Parts: sequence; structure tokens; C-alpha cells
Amino acid sequence: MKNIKIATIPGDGIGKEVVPAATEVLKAVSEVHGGLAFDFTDFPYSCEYYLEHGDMMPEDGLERLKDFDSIFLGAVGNVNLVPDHISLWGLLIKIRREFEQVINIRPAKVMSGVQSPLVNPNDFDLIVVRENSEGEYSSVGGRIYRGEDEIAIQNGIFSRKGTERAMRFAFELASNRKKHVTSATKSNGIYHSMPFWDEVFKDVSKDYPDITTDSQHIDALAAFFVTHPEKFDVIVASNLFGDILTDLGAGIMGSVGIAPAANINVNGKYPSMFEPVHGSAPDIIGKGIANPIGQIWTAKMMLDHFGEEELGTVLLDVIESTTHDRILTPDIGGKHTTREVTDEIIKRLKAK
Ligand SMILES: NC(=O)C1=CN([C@@H]2O[C@H](COP(=O)(O)OP(=O)(O)OC[C@H]3O[C@@H](n4cnc5c(N)ncnc54)[C@H](O)[C@@H]3O)[C@@H](O)[C@H]2O)C=CC1
Ligand SMILES: CC(=O)C(=O)O
Ligand SMILES: [K+]
Ligand SMILES: [Mn+2]
Repeated sequence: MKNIKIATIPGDGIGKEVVPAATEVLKAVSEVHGGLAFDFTDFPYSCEYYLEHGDMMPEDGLERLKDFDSIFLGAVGNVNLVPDHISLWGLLIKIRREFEQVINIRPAKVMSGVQSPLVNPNDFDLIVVRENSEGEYSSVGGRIYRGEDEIAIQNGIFSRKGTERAMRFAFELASNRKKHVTSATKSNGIYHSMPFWDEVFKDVSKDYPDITTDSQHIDALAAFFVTHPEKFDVIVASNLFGDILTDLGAGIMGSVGIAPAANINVNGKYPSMFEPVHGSAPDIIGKGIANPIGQIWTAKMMLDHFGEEELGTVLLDVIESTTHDRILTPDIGGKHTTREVTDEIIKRLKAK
């Protein structure tokens, strides 16, 4: 029996609704498989935890998480309780950084039965490789003066190591796909970091002569995501550009509620973390209508990560069969609840 130890952190808002749903699905996956067991341990780290303890997680929080095989997180953020930059940096971004989850991979594709907001979208299937440890997500800078003379300085951090690492990851991924990598840049407007980004991209691409490349400014790239998403395969982007592009990727799929993501530790020193693209969705908390597919598809990425690709494919096929049959939550045009979609996925999995 293969036993996988998973730390679950539902976090805030609908994270508390979709993580339990996806955990139930994983339990069904384990039943179907027979030789695979998941051992879940739940951690209450959240904005409510902050109010009680003055921090998003205990001082030894990372110590408690580090020996798990992976972390399965929902979302972090409740601005009614804690400012976002405090809660996200105290939990989500802290784990990404301290556990050296330097790559964030986020696929987007046409899902059967889910109406894209694009009129007659061509069949797209792309994946964004987002640098996940530095870039524009930075705590370097400061604020001086108050009022009229106030100044805020925010520095972006682009190391050769980090930039190259994300790009190599993208090229490796592309070699098993359509052998094309697009670089998201903005070297016409950002004076230092983006010309540097372009140079590193050029250098790295020399090591992959069988992979074709192109480079697009992020503004144009955003427009192409809407007009011709089918033209893309692997896109490598900085932390913020990747963040924005993947909500856009989710948008053209039909909803941010179905988009999955994986924060990958590439050196094997710490667990990777699996959490969907979306946030805590404060506008729909407690209504029972959060789309669980983003979190469940994220569970599929976790299965892939553990070498269970066959099972991962079964799970994605089951997800897509339910959307195909229009068992949909309201965000993608249906009337079904989180519970109903989850139950349907579990039922179909068990029938496999
Ligand atoms: N990785 C994380 O933990 C993230 C956390 N956040 C945090 O979440 C909070 C809300 O952020 P927003 O910018 O509003 O982004 P959001 O992704 O939470 O919500 C944007 C819109 O998408 C909808 N939506 C999101 N997930 C959905 C789902 N599963 N099913 C149906 N509809 C869904 C929401 O109802 C809302 O209308 C903030 O505190 C923010 O900082 C935001 C993004 C990522
Ligand atoms: C915070 C956020 O939206 C992200 O890192 O994806
Ligand atoms: K999330
Ligand atoms: Mn985001």
C-alpha cells in the first residue's frame, strides 16, 4: 500500500467548502485504486486563526508542515479580519517561499460543457509556468512621509538563478508537449528587469534547439489570450504576469472556479503545495455554490505529482464528463451546488 501524507489547509472563505469536497473525492480515488491511501491532517491556519493567535500560523508552523508529502490548500484572505498583504504573506506566500516552491504551474483548456465567454473559441490547451519565488511579489521597498508628500517604493527582484530556473522548467515541459515556449515580457516599459528577462530567455533557449520560441509583451499577450488562445502551448512568466495571465486563462475557460494550480518544490527538500487559482470568494461564502472543480482538478495535479498520472487522467475525465452532462455550479451557468457536483464526481469515479 502506497501511503501519502497530506497536510490540508482549507484557509479562508470558500477554501473551507472546496477543500473538504476535494478531500472526499481523493478518498474515493483511493477506494477505486486499492493500493493508494491518503492520510489527511487538517490545519486551521486562516484569518480566524490570526485573530485568535496574532499570527497566520504558529511559530513552528513550517516545522509542522515540512514532513508531509504535500500540502493541499484552499485559499487565504478575509479583508474583514486581516489586511490581505498580512494574511497572504503570513501563510500562502510564506509557504511558497520557505518551502522553495519556486514554480507555479497552471493549465487552462476548453472544458466540455463549459461555455467559454469567447464566442466560438478554438480548442485551446495551454499551461503557464509562473516564477513563484521572487519577481514583482516582493517585500523589498518602503514608504516614507505621509499625506501629500507620501512616497511608496516597491522593488521587483529578478535573480538569474530564479529566472533561469523558471525558464528551464518551461522548456522541459514544452519538450513533452508541442515544443514551443512563449515568454511573457514587458521590456518596452520596464527598464531593468524585463530586458534582463529577455536576455536570460535567449540564453536558455540556446540549450533547447528543438524548441521554438516567441516573446510577447504582456499587454499584447493578454489580448492574444482572448483572440487566439489556441496559438499558445507553454508560456513562461514572472510572478505577477503569471498571476494575471492565469486568472485570464481561467476566465476564458469559463470561470476562475475551475482553474487548478501546483506550487512545485523542485529540489525535493520540502513538500510541494497544491491550491487552485482562485481566492476565498467572499461574495459567495456559505451559499453552498462554490465550484469545487478548481480544487478537485488541483487534486489531479497532486496525483500526477506523485506519479499517479493514469489515475489523474481518470479523475480529469470524470470531472469533464460531469461538466459535459451539465452538472454545473452557477459560476459556469448551472444551478447545481458544491455538494451535488462533488457527489456526482464521486459517484462517477466509483463506477469506473
Ligand atoms: N491563492 C490564494 O489563496 C488567493 C487568495 N486571494 C484572496 O481571496 C480574497 C478574494 O479575492 P478576489 O480577488 O475576489 O478573488 P477570488 O478568486 O476569490 O474571486 C473572484 C471572483 O471569482 C469567484 N470565484 C472564485 N472562486 C470561485 C469558485 N470556486 N466557484 C465560484 N466562483 C468563484 C468569486 O465569487 C468572485 O466573484 C482576497 O482576500 C484575496 O487576497 C485571491 C487570489 C488567490
Ligand atoms: C495571491 C494570488 O492571487 C496568487 O498568488 O495567485
Ligand atoms: K488558492
Ligand atoms: Mn492569483
